[in-house]
Amino acid sequence: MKDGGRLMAAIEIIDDILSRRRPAADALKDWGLAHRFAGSGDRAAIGNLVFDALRRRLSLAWRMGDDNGRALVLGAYVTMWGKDLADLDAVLGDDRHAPEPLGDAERAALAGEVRDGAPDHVLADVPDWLWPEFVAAFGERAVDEGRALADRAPLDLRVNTLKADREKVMKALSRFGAVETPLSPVGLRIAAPDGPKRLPHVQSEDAFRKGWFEIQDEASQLAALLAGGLGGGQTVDYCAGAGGKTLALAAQSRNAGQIYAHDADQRRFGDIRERLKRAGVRNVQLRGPDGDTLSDLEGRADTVLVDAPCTGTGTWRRRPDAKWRVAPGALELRIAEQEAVLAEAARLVKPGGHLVYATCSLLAAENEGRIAAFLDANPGFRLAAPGDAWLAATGEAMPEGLRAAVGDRGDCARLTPATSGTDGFFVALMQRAE
Ligand SMILES: C[S@@+](CC[C@H](N)C(=O)[O-])C[C@H]1O[C@@H](n2cnc3c(N)ncnc32)[C@H](O)[C@@H]1O
Repeated sequence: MKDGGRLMAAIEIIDDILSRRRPAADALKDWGLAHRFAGSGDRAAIGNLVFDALRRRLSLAWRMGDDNGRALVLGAYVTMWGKDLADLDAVLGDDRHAPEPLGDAERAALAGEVRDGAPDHVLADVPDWLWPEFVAAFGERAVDEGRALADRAPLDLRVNTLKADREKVMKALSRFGAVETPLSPVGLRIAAPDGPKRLPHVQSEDAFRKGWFEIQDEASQLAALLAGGLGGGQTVDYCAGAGGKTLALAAQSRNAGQIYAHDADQRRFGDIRERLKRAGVRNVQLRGPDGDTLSDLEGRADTVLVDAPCTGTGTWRRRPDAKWRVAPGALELRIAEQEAVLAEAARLVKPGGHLVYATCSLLAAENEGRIAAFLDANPGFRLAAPGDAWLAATGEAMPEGLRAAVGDRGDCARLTPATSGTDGFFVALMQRAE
């Protein structure tokens, strides 16, 4: 396909997503099934156009004076893909599958800057109902944080130190330009490609099949390292899902001690067994309401990690359609779940043991707000300094970027795309009194 046909496809897919409030992945899949002739390069380019247009939906709509697929996709092509009006005219004129040529108003909008007077949430590409939460979390930096969340994310990998080291994996992935992550000592990063290019499918590499690495954002790696650094023989990953953190904790433990992977919904375990096997993990037991519960661990666990259900606002770089699908009301629901899960998990912590609370949200209501409420209701717990856990985990002082994420207050780590180059993530370590 030429770019004209790709633009047309992206426009149709965006209109489908917006009119039916569908997940982008579903709309892209349906398009792919109905257009089997499209090659993998076409699919990647169309997917990138769709996601880029959604990343900057509000600012593109403001610039173009319209919020439909055509406005968003043409806007993204010119402002995000390094194209100019001459390129676009050529593409639109060159192909009978291309969208209609530009009208005068479109041409003027594409040639100029974003129109004056755009509200901050539009400049930040954040839904208006969530904007007060962003301002509460970031104050004057709120627009910059929103903008960074609208960028493409790199692909981060965690080296599985049970089977490999960073040098070995970096060498195996050298043709993708993998480099060391700045904060995680076990991380590698492949930069986000631009325009139509896509990230490599690293799961089809031999090194992946041999269990040398997992895909995991650097912020999640840091959270697991901090939790693992708290030590002790019995660790519970209370909201384990498909085991991203469980695998990281197991690698750090070098298969010593016992790790319990638990989830309220055991379907969320997904392919966790296969992942554990591939990674060479031998010290994880799966627990949940359908089988063995954690009742034998009440008051006995050394460390309990709560990777809580949340709005996922910190992951919008990877799921730009999610930011327009998260509904008002979702925040209250997540907060109620977070309160419940913290209360359940806290019961497992032994005297002197630790409770770690983590979210991939940027909203203070899901982070500092939850910790403050929990500590109020549970005076037997207090915040613990991340620096000690990091030292125990890595043998080194926290790197500058992580110190900055912990900030002057020195209590919780707050990572964001704008300040840490990671997904948005929050981690609080708490210790139960002896
Ligand atoms: C953010 S996800 C976990 C991601 C996972 N830790 C990882 O690193 O891949 C949150 C998980 O919490 C689970 N969950 C929600 N409420 C829970 C509860 N009350 N008890 C245990 N798990 C719960 C959800 O089913 C979901 O799998």
